[in-house]
Order: sequence, then structure tokens, then C-alpha cells
Amino acid sequence: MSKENIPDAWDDDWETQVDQQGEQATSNERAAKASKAERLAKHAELNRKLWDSAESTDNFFLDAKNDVPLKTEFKPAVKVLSRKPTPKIAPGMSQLALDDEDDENEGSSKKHAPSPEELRLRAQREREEKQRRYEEARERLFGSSAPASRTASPGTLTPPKAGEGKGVRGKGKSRGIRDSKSPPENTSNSRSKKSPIDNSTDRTSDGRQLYEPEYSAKPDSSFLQKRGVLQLSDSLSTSDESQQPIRSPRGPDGSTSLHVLDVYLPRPPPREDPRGLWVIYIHGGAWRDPDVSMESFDPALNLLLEWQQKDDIVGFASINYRLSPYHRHSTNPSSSSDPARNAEHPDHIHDTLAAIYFLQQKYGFKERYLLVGHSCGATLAFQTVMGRWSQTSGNVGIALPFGILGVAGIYDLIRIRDNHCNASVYQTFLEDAFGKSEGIWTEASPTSGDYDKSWPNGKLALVVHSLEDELVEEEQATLMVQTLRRGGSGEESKRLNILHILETGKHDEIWDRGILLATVIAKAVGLLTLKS
Ligand SMILES: N[C@@H](CC(=O)c1ccccc1NC=O)C(=O)O
Repeated sequence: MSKENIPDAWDDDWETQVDQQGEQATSNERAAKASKAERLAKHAELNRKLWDSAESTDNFFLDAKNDVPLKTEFKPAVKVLSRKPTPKIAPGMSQLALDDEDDENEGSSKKHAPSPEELRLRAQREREEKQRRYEEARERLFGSSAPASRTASPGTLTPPKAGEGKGVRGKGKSRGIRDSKSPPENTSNSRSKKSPIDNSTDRTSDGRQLYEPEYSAKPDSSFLQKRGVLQLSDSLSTSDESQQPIRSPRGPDGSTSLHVLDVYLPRPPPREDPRGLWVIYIHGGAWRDPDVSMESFDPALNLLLEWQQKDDIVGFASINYRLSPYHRHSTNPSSSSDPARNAEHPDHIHDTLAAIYFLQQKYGFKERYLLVGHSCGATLAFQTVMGRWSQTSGNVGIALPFGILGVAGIYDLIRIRDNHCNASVYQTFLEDAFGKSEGIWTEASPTSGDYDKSWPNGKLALVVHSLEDELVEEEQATLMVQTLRRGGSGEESKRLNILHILETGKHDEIWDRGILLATVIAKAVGLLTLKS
């Protein structure tokens, strides 16, 4: 009872007050008693529920929740017991076993692990030995007049320009011979400026071009032997860029030549009676684009080298040819004084024939080759077997290929111009390449050929078109296959004429990513080897 509630004894009515308080207390007590009974009843009820739930199979536990107030992140302390420092692995040494045993376990019988210096010396010895073997092989193939390797250390295969802006640059097979033909007075194009091989200071001693439009040397001429500058290697990685072949060197007077070609030999070719096929690639670029050159074959080449199982292909070549003017090119416009950038039909086909002639004279594969062309390169590939320009090309005539693979090709110049009459660029590049006379356009179009007559040894014409091609329409491919099937000689052609449609692949993606081009080349090679 609080002090204030105690009646004051000096008050007259203190007894009455006490009596009243007594009555109130009793009624409070009653109320308290009632609520106690209620609490007991509640408690009994809870107990009952508890027992009930103990009997039941229902989940008694609370569902786990993320917002449990007591939840803390449990982070056990990490205790590092003991570890030797991670050994540093030099590149190419990953095959060495790593020993993580305790020192005590290292018995004296254990082999001495070579130091990095020892490994370097060992690798150098192996390289020298390989170089010696290559020198011998080269001597056998090209005679003693073949130039020695450019430096005392092994030469290097031109690695395709890794990741140079465009697409995937796959890794190549590690063996082979890269033979890059270029006259010393050549000039680089825009792509080659970025190329490591462009820094090469190496020059051959004589100033003649390696393949010339008017070239007609005999197979054994000293020219060929002298110019057989081969780059030999079994390694793609090089620390010495000066060993790279020159693909587009700049001449001292700044003049250019695109009479250059790349050769890749997976192994030294037998000079007599060659059996396997050659693959010769002709790049596209609307007869004018300096950014699309023989190097555009690199991604596909690398894949083909990786895939090749049966060594069906004994040699690869990718050729350059003079280009038509391209004054509006954003980074590398043509100059009107540059003969390599002012070509007009039939210069492109003349150069192509000269390059094939050069290769045949040098490697002797005759008709055992597949000619592959992309876009206007496909135009050139079929022009090669139209027989209209071989008399004017200055050489004594080439052996025509067993097979042609045209990818994303232009085959009817007038039709493609008409189908793109809203885009004046088609008229521009066609006019710059073929002049204004549409009669010449028709005569130059592969759809005007008579292939049964002009290409009697042909075994395969594979025409490939991608549905995603945004620059050349499907009609070009269908018109070409119709022409091939038409046949003018009356006799049934022994040639296989196939139209192959790809679901995917934009115009330049086909070579840029390599995989599509390599796939269709592999398909063509498979068909040709079946046929021969
Ligand atoms: N990159 C080329 C265009 C090009 O290559 C092209 C354009 C339309 C149709 C075909 C083409 N290439 C054929 O070789 C250029 O800039 O002129």
C-alpha cells in the first residue's frame, strides 16, 4: 500500500476511510483471483497443445528464415599448416612434375630438377639440332644455291597475326614451312603496318619481283632457286621478329607491288610425282580493299593445319594481286601514282594466273589443286578456268585446277549491280575494276562461261553461299550453279557441281572467323580426294 493511501489518524473520519479501503481491497483480491484462474486455465491449455503436438508428426520446429535475429556468419579461422613456396613454371615446362613432398622425403635417388638456366640451354641445343636438320632438308630440296637461313638461329614460321582486330586468330600447327614471296621494292598495305613481320630488315639480294605478271621462267631456272627464300620453323613463338618473312615490305622509293604470295608447306614436298592436293586461296575485298589481303586466309589456314588428319593437303598458298583504285578508303586511300592500286580488268586475273603459274613451276603440283576464292576472289577463281585471259597473261598457260570452291562469290556483275541499284558503291567498285563498258562486265562474269569446254579436267565446282550474307545475295550463287550445270558440249559433264547453303556467316565473317571457310575447304578437299 502506498504511503498516500494510508488514512491520517488525526482525521475525524479515519475509521470510515479504513473500512472503505478494506472493502476495495477485497474486491481487488477477487478480481486478482479470477485472473489467476484464467491464467492457470491458459497454461493448462498450452500444456495440452504442447503434448498434442509432441504426439503429432507435424513439424514442430520453426521454418528456417533468413531474418533470424541471432543469425551470424560463421567464418572458421583458416590455419595454414605448412607449404613450400609455389614453384615458378617457365612457359613450356608445365609438363614437368611438381613435387610437393616434404624435404625429408627427398631421397638422394631423386633426380636433380633442372634449373631454368639448364632448361634454357637444353632448349637452345634442341633448336640448333632442329635447325641443322632443316638446313639439310632445304639443301636437298632446293640445292646448294638455296639461301641459307637468315640468321644463325632457327628461322621462324610466320605466325598468323594474333588477334589483329578482326576475329579469332587461332593457333597454328607447330610444324611447317612458310614461304612468303615478296619483291624487295614492295610497299606495305594498311594491315601489314601492324604486322610484326613488317619490321623485317631482311632483303634478298636481287631486286626482281618474285612473281611477275609477265613471268615465264622454266622450272629449273636460277631465278626460282635463288628466290626460294624459305622460312623454316617448328615453333610459332619467336622473340626475333627479324626472322619473319616479308609479306608486304616497303621499297626504298615508296613504290608498291602486290605481286606477293604466301606459301605454307606442312612438310617438305616431294618434287617428283606429288600426290596430295594444294589449296590456293584468292582473297576478296571488291577488287580494291587493301584491308582484305592474302593474310585473310590465316585464320582458316590455322584451323586446317590443326584438323588435317591424313595430310591430304601438301601445300597452301594465298595470293595477292594488284587492286583497283579506292580513293575513299578511310585509312589507306589509293594514290593515283601507285601502280599496285590502279589495276583494271584484266590485271587482277592476269596476276592471279601469274601467281598460279609461279607456284606450279616451283612446286610442280600441276592440276592437283583446289582453287578457293571469297567474294571477288571467287570471281577470279572461276575466271581462271574460263580460258579468256590465259593468252593475254604473258605466261605459257597454267594447268587448270581439279576443283574450285567459290564462297560468297560475285558471278554476274550486271545482276549484282542491278540488285543493289540503291547503293551506288556497287556501281563504283565495279566500274573502277572493269571500266564503264557493260559488254566487258558480261564477258568477265563467270556466269557467261562455258565450263565444259574451257575446263575439261574439272572434277568439282562447289559454290557456297551464306543466308546471312549482307553484301552478296543468294541469286549470285544460284545463277552460277545453273551455268555450271548447263553444259555446252552436249556430253554429260563428269564434274560435280554443288550449291551449298550456309545458315550463318556474314560476308566477311566467313574468312575472318576462319571456321566457316576452313569447314567448306575441308568439305571440298574431302569431295575431291574421293573423286580422284
Ligand atoms: N570491303 C569492300 C567491300 C566489299 O568487299 C564488298 C562489298 C559488296 C559486295 C562485295 C564485296 N566484296 C567482294 O569481294 C570495300 O570497302 O569496298
